[in-house]
Amino acid sequence: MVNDNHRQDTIDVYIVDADAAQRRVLAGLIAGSGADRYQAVPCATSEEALAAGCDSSRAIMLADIDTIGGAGHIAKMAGASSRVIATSAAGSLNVAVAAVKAGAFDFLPKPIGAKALLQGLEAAVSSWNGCVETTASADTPARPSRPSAPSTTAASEEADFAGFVGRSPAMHAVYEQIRRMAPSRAPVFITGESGTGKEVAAEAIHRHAGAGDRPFVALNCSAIPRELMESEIFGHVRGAFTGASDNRAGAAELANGGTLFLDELAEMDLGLQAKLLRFIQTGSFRRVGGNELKKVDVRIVSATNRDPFAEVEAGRFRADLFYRLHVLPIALPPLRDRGEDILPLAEAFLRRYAREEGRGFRGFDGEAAALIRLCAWPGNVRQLQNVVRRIVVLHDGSEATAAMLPPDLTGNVPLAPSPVTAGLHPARTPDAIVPYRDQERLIIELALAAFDGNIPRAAAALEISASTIYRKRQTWLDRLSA
Ligand SMILES: Nc1ncnc2c1ncn2[C@@H]1O[C@H](COP(=O)(O)OP(=O)(O)OP(=O)(O)O)[C@@H](O)[C@H]1O
Repeated sequence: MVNDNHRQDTIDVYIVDADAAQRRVLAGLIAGSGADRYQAVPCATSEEALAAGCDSSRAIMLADIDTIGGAGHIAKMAGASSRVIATSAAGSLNVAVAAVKAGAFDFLPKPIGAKALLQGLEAAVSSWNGCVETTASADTPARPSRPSAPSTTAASEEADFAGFVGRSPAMHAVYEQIRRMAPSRAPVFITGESGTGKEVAAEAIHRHAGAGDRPFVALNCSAIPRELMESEIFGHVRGAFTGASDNRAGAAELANGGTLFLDELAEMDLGLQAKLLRFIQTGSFRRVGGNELKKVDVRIVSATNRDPFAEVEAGRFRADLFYRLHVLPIALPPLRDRGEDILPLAEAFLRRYAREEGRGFRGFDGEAAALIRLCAWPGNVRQLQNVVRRIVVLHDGSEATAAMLPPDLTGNVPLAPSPVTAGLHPARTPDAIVPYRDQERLIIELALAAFDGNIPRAAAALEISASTIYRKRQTWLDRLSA
């Protein structure tokens, strides 16, 4: 084994590349890097590298993806604590993401420069050393920007899974992903529209990792002014800037041993994204204005409600940071795509807030339930939660009724398109006659469309009562679900 004859701190760097010229160049870069702890071990094939001990502990492998047979072979090349830095001449984001997903510690596009190579090797070494507690005291502890625990999730005692209410197949798939991803230390990247439960998911990962008693620190990168963000993440020392009257630990330090949740990450300043990348690669950072290098061990969970690929494309989200974080992706579906969860969520919120506010609500009446189910909920679970809270605060009774729903909501309930609304025209032959109830629905829907969904105004124009429209809608809904 190559390791046997080395000084204890010599690190073997296995260059696995079918191209002899590449092997020579990379070995030359390592030899000329000035960092004499690295020892190049050129190998033309995976088999040669494995026979030489590339999977032994504290070994680093620079593995050309084509030479090893594709990203799918990375895991088999890596030992429990060796590090694989994947390389490829196809330096596209997709290749990089696939490599990191498959277990690569890092990805370097070819041609590889001396600086990038050395940084990659140093990051790999730091990752071995990075799992130590910070030695400095937290001094004045920073307050996480959002409370870490207990969860603010609705009716957690009624939850179907770790704070989530919802039994739709889409959410079951999410629960399964969380269960599988939680035990790993790899970064999780959560996408989903605003209010879909990304923070609930981040907390669920934390809890399922068995880290419930360790810190969960959430940082909303869009809510903190740009100039304060670095200090929020890394902390600061006294006098670092005007107003820094104390030493203060940042979120990274507070999360040591637990989970750091970076919400709305794509909105972070590009300069700070570079610092964050370094922190994620090495586990180490300096407080703003400080010299001391601190090391922490945190699980990173990030989230964005934007399309991260589009953000990368537009240059607002650093590609290298993205593929470092986008290792275990979870996509939370919008509420409109999991219709069967809407009412159970609304009912859970109703019971919870009724308890909190001392009201007698036990459920929704038929009309209210139908309207709630039909709404598109563009603000997702958060919007639903707010609507129910408003009902409970402003009203009382045993059943919440349609009249208690905010007018802007009832006015904008988009009905599922009726099969008869398209292409309906006056019947002139017996075959073309459309059932009366369908014609009635068309008349009401057209009136609603004319008044932008305002039910009282549509009802007034049709000279019927608003409750007739509500009742009709319930009938259509019942027919849809029959
Ligand atoms: N499935 C769910 N069950 C119960 N409560 C939920 C569920 N999804 C979200 N919530 C609640 O809805 C609110 C919004 O959720 P959360 O903050 O996790 O959304 P988000 O996707 O992170 O939103 P944003 O992108 O705006 O930060 C929270 O109060 C959360 O507890």
